[in-house]
Parts: sequence; structure tokens; C-alpha cells
Amino acid sequence: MEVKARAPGKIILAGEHAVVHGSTAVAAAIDLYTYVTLRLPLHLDENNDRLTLQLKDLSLEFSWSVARLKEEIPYDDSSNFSPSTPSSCSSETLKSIAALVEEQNIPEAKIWLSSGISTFLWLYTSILGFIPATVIITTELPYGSGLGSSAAFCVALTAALIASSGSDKTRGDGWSSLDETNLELLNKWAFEGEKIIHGKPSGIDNTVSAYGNMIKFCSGEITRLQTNMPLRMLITNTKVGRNTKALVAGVSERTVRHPEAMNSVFIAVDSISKEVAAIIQSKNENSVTEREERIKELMEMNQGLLESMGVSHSSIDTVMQTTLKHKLTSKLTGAGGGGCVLTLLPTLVSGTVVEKVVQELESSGFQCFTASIGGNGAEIYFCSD
Ligand SMILES: Nc1ncnc2c1ncn2[C@@H]1O[C@H](COP(=O)(O)OP(=O)(O)O)[C@@H](O)[C@H]1O
Ligand SMILES: C[C@@](O)(CCOP(=O)(O)O)CC(=O)O
Ligand SMILES: [Mg+2]
Repeated sequence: MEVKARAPGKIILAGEHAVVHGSTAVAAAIDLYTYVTLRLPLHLDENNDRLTLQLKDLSLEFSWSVARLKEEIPYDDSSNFSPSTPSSCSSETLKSIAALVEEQNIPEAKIWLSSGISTFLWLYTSILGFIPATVIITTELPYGSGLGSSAAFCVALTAALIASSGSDKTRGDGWSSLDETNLELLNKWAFEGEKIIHGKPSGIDNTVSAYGNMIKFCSGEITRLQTNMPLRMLITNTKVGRNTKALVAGVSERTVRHPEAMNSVFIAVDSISKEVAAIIQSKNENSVTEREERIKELMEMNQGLLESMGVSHSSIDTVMQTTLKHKLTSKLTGAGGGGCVLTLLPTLVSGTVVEKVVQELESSGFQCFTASIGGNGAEIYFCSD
């Protein structure tokens, strides 16, 4: 049996990092996806007892004997493996899983994949149990750049696992969404996966990847945003590698050192995000240009506050200065420290200006692209046997 799933990356328009500390944030899905193909054998075969993970874009394959996974990963014998009860990975289990990942001799230059592979083993064995399969992953998202590759990976993988474990294998034509109950379940499991990669995620990335569109998010509360405002963003990847877990931990450490000052920052971010959400949703009482001007100013303020949290980077400053020369406003998106930067492209900005900005940014070694904002969330596809 073969099931495919896909889940989108995201941009955070306002509120990253502060959202981990209870502030509101606004995020939107983008049309860049992570795809998972899950192949389960039709009949269990004694000669094939392997769980294989192929990361196609990286030409890497990892494989474990299922019997060995069962020996090493603690599990509760009394429970039927069931996707219906999301639970956290204990530190004891994570330690055993990390040892299984370490044995795979991941190339040193790709060691950042370890947390993703651990997450794979944990989500797979928790949801499907110890059965052989081949799982193939491809992605259109850059890894570790602020566009939510970790969440798209967790969401797409969980969607494929839930789809293949469930009784409801409604075989619609092409890609179809999950029903509300499964979507909620998927989101909970994906959040548990994100915890292994991020340490202390807010849950905004997995939520927007699972549900799609545009959301306002605060302490796990989700508001789906409806908008008729054409929002165009240029995305610039500084290609400076960084790691969300370390950046999130850095902000928490700063918060311990300066609780009052940082809490004031988080309160300010909360107001900014709420205002961004209100502008995006407002129904034409202001012209698009006026609304864009207000969003521009709020992005500028949000970027200043992200700088005060210590998550910006000289490469981000370069993007800011380059775009500002053309009167365009930018802010980092995601965890910062490098990664991707968003630049608002107002409706009235000319194509020539955009071309010029892109040319300048690319001559500094950055990569620019646009993505469509606010598309579908997680989807599944049952392939005929
Ligand atoms: N397709 C994938 N396959 C395996 N691991 C992945 C994949 N995508 C993301 N990851 C994991 O997520 C990590 C990147 O997540 P993170 O630092 O949160 O950045 P972002 O989510 O912004 O891309 C990678 O180091 C890897 O462990
Ligand atoms: C910094 C943060 O707000 C977003 C991280 O996004 P990304 O992993 O950099 O794509 C963390 C979180 O909300 O979990
Ligand atoms: Mg991430």
C-alpha cells in the first residue's frame, strides 16, 4: 500500500520568538511543500524486516531492522499502537533513539539532520508501531532557513502515518484534506515532533502547516484569518545557516537575565501582531495603499524588537539596507540568526524596482524568490495498489 502526503512551509508575518513566550503571532502557509511517500508491504515478509528512510534530495538513505528498533525503543506492551493518543517523547526514549540514529553514520556536514531523523523514528514507531516500510521524503523548502521545514516535515510525515493507520481510506481523486478530527490529531502529533527538533516550539509552525491559509496564533489558540488583501512578499534567503533550537534557547536565556525588559518586548510584539491581523482582515474601510503603509511600519517595529531579542544577523542587516534604498521594508521571518527575510512588495511598486532589488540582493550572494501566500495545508493522496 502506498500513501503520499504533503505539507507546506510558512512565513511568519509578525510575532516569531515572542509567540514562544505567549504573545500573538501571524503566519501564512506558502506554496513550497515537503512530500512524504509511505510504502507498506502488502504482506509481511520474514525476509524484509526493515524500516528505511530515504531523503531523496540529499541522496541519503537510513535503514534499521524492525526487530532491533523494537529491542531498543521502549514501548508499552499493553497498548495497541494507536495514533489517537499523542504523547511526548520521554528523555529516556529520545536517548535510545539518538543512539540508533548515531549508528547510521550521518555525514559530518549533514549532522544537523540528526534531530529530524530522531523525530522520524519516534513519530513512526509511536503511530504505526514496529512494522517494516519504506518512507521517501522530498522537499521544496530550504532546510533551517526560517520557512518551517521542520514543521512541514513533521506534519507531512504524520499525515502519511495517520492516513495509513486509519480505517477511513477514502480514496478521493488526487490530493485531499484530512477531516477536522484527523487534522487536530495530526497537529498534536506534529507538535510533539517539533519538540524534538526545536526544544520549546510555540506550535505556530505545525499549526499553519497543518491547517494552511493564514492564522493568528496565541498560546495554542488558533484564529483562521480571512483576507481580501493582496499580500505580496519577496523572500530572501541569506543562506546563513542557523538552528531554531539554539536561537529559541538564546531568547529564553535573555528573558531569564532581563525578565522585565523582555516581557515588555513581548507585550509590544503582541500588540503588533494583533494589529497586523486586524489590518489583514479589515474589509476595505481603508485603501490597500493605506493598509500596506501600516503593515510596513509594523514590520519595521517588529524587526526592531527582534533585534532587541538578539536574533538578527549582519546578513539580515544587509538585506534590510539594500531594500530600504528602494523604500522597501523588510523583517526577518522564523527564528532569524540568518535564514530568510521578508520584504513587503506594495501593490504600487513597479516591476523594475523589484527586479533591481532582486539583482542587488543576488549580487550579494543571497537567493530571492516569491511564493504564493495562504494556500492549502496538509493533504494526503492514496495511490492505487
Ligand atoms: N525533509 C527533512 N528531512 C529530515 N529532517 C528535516 C527535514 N526538514 C527539516 N528537517 C529537520 O529540521 C531541522 C531544521 O529545522 P529548523 O532549525 O527548525 O529550521 P526551519 O524549520 O526553519 O527549516 C533540520 O536540521 C532537520 O533536523
Ligand atoms: C522562532 C519561532 O517563533 C519560529 C521558528 O520558525 P523556523 O523553525 O525558524 O521556521 C519558534 C516557534 O514559534 O516555535
Ligand atoms: Mg523549524
